[in-house]
Amino acid sequence: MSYEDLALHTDKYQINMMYAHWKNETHNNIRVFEAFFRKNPFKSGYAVFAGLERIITYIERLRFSEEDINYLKEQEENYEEGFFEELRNFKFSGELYAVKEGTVVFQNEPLIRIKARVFEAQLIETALLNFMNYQTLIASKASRIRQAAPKDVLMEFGTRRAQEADAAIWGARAAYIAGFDATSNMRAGKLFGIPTKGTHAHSWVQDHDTEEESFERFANALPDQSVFLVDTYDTLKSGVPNAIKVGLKMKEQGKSLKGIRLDSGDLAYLSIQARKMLDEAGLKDVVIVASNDLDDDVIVDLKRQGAEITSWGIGTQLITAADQPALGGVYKVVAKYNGKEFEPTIKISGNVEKITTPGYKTVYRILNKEGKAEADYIAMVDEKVPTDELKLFDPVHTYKNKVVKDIEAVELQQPIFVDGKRVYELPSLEEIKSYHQEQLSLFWPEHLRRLNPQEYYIDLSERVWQTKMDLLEKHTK
Ligand SMILES: Nc1ncnc2c1ncn2[C@@H]1O[C@H](COP(=O)(O)OP(=O)(O)OP(=O)(O)O)[C@@H](O)[C@H]1O
Ligand SMILES: O=P(O)(O)OC[C@H]1O[C@H](OP(=O)(O)OP(=O)(O)O)[C@H](O)[C@@H]1O
Ligand SMILES: O=C(O)c1cccnc1
Ligand SMILES: [Mg+2]
Repeated sequence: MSYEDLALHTDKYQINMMYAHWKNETHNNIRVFEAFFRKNPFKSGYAVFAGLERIITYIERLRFSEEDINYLKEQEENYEEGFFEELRNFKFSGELYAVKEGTVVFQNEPLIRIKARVFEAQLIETALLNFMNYQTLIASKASRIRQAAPKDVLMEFGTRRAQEADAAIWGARAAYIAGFDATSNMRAGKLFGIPTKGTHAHSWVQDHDTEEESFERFANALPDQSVFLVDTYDTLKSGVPNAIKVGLKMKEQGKSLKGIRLDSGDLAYLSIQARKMLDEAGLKDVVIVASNDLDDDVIVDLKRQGAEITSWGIGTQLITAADQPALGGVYKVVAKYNGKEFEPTIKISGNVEKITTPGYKTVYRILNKEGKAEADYIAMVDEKVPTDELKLFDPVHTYKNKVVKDIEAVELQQPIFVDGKRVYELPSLEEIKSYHQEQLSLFWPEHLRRLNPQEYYIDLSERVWQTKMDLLEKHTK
């Protein structure tokens, strides 16, 4: 089985439902599903959408091999041959709309919409959520780290701690989209064109008789990448003085020491002292890099303490999203085609937050005259959004409302597949990264701040709201 052969990268219940639909001859029924998450991660006011590129390539390549089919045969003797024939001919033939990677997104708004034969829509749920949940989570975490250090260099160092190889590379990509500058993972660099950066480890220092010799030899080999790790023995008594000695020698030779890296101890104190020592030696351009279990909270605190660090290597906390290891994105059916029209469908739950919003819908970002985002607005696909005057109301406390005038309604979901054909051209990673920056500029800082952000409104059109109320009433009578 080749690595990218992902047809069976799905939960068994999807295959069971596919079979049961086929057996009941309902497998060609058209359904509309939506993917969304219910709570912004990390107590942030927003998330950064990522994962679409992987979803697109997954769907384009989605075929069942004979090996896959043989495996399924072994698993369940009730499966009939006609089902396997159906799988042999399988390819995605539906419609998929999604927000672009790098979009600033919010809880409870539809991010991906699939209209397809239920046979197809069920199969892809698991993989689609797998990609969206992880990559959106890491991009959102990276965005918090970027906020903690708005002007500094951010390097993703997580591979050794990542939950396996896919997480390392797709996480590196997600971090880059949301504002990181580089990754240490060379494969992510090669695959996605992310700039790569690296220093050296303690082992390099330990491999030489003296620390000074290790720095000197490293500088001779790689003068343009000379960042010396100074904490192997004693940062201020040995590491920094040795780095200065070698840095001055390099200067005489017309080369320049790029930086030093601190990887233990009190990073505030050590960086302040090291900065003084470097400056006094005339090495003002030498950058201080820090690493060691860093996180956005730690970075904010180090800055408060006056740390002289302008470059950060961040591994474990970012790549494992340690403070929230999963984004709870879900995939829910919202409409059924009855041969004539799409009938909205609802999932009721005792937990009010889990009640779905029914209907074949899309989502708009409502921009005011100044180009700032006022709210996101969920409407049925065939609704027109009035741009001269639009009434927005809180879907729970409907008496809370406001009228916005002369707005622009930007549809966030783009057509990606139509009738099974890709109609979306994949943007370059640089385009995604700069689109993300534009996205951030649409919002007032109140919604973006790391601590206790002001909630951004996700509103429903009157028609969507009424549809939800009608179905709620119908099913709870
Ligand atoms: N001045 C500081 N204020 C707040 N947090 C800091 C400060 N300096 C370092 N830290 C953070 O505190 C934690 C210290 O972790 P730990 O005690 O494991 O490291 P260490 O003993 O310094 O180094 P190591 O065990 O890697 O040799 C790290 O997450 C580090 O980033
Ligand atoms: O701390 P992270 O954010 O995950 O960043 C990556 C870490 O990986 C490296 O060393 P490693 O942790 O492997 O060894 P060390 O703890 O002995 O430095 C590096 O020195 C960082 O400390
Ligand atoms: O380049 C580095 O310093 C680096 C890379 C990965 C993990 N730790 C450190
Ligand atoms: Mg460490």
